[in-house]
Amino acid sequence: MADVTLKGITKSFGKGGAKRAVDGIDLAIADGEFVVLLGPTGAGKTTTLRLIAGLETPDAGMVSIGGRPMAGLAPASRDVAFVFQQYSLYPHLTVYENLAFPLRSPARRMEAAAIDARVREVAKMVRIDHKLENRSTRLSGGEMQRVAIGRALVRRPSIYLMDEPLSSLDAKLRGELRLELKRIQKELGATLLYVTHDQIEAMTMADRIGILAEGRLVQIGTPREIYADPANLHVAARLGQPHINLLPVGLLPDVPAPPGTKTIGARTEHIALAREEGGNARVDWIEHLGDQNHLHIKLDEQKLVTLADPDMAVSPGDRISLSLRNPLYFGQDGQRLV
Ligand SMILES: Nc1ncnc2c1ncn2[C@@H]1O[C@H](COP(=O)(O)OP(=O)(O)OP(=O)(O)O)[C@@H](O)[C@H]1O
Repeated sequence: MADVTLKGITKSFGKGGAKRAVDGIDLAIADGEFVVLLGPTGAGKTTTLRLIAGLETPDAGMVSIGGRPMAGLAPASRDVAFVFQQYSLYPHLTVYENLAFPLRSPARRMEAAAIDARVREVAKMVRIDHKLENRSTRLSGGEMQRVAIGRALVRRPSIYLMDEPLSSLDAKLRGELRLELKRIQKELGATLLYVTHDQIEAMTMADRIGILAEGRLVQIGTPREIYADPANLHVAARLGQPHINLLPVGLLPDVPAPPGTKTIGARTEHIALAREEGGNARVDWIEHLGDQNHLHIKLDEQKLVTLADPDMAVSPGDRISLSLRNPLYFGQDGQRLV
């Protein structure tokens, strides 16, 4: 595996480069690191992966892999393995043949016995070894995606690039594969750049999360740093369930907001509640999600959502007192004030 560096990578599309998809991204991924790029639709995540893979050419900036500049190198010469969102398997081939395919290129000159050993090893890793002789069309969606991931893993490239590989799966399977992928990455010591708009995937798998917005890398850090110490409103709003509450300064009179504060960000852990006749807020409704309950609160005309404390017995219409403990403060421009 290898480290990967992007320096000032920029890419535009459209007439006269009207649409800047990736805008001056600097990113250094260490050997063996799992980096997740998180961002909404159109943020430039896929384009960033494609630029590393050599499927797109940057307008400016450079990509290097293992210290080697990649400019002018075709995808096949870059030593990367790409897993796409949709399992792109060869339908007429068995699982075994699909897994063996990347190893059979004449340039590799790999012995048949070595190919066989590697295919079986990876099939075990992605838990598809019981279906090696099945046609790939005779598999469930989750199994197909395991094979697609396995087909990348049979190779030992410098970096694995994965573009929302779990997004087409149902929630349960996604949860399982998420854990497995993390386990496999650790086992292999693989360098992995993974793109998603699913915050849970980012939080659970990443060594570091990079937040992308409108082609820019807005912040990069450990999941904990990105969650607890967001650089701006955009980053704060990407993580946390329920979403962070964004309150106008002045809504609560005695919050020690620093000068210049425009918005206060309050997550569940920043909100203290108690049942109280004559309290400043009112329970609007309680949303039961099974594993957690969301408490919808109204404070004047402002709506807030927080996780309900299971020990706090409240019903819609109850008055409660609401105060904030060490919330996050943001200025006029949306940047965090500390
Ligand atoms: N080949 C292309 N031609 C024209 N515009 C493109 C092309 N590829 C990407 N774009 C535009 O560049 C921007 C970034 O696209 P990109 O696919 O990288 O976003 P993304 O973050 O991966 O989004 P998603 O989560 O929807 O996959 C979008 O506005 C997209 O429409």
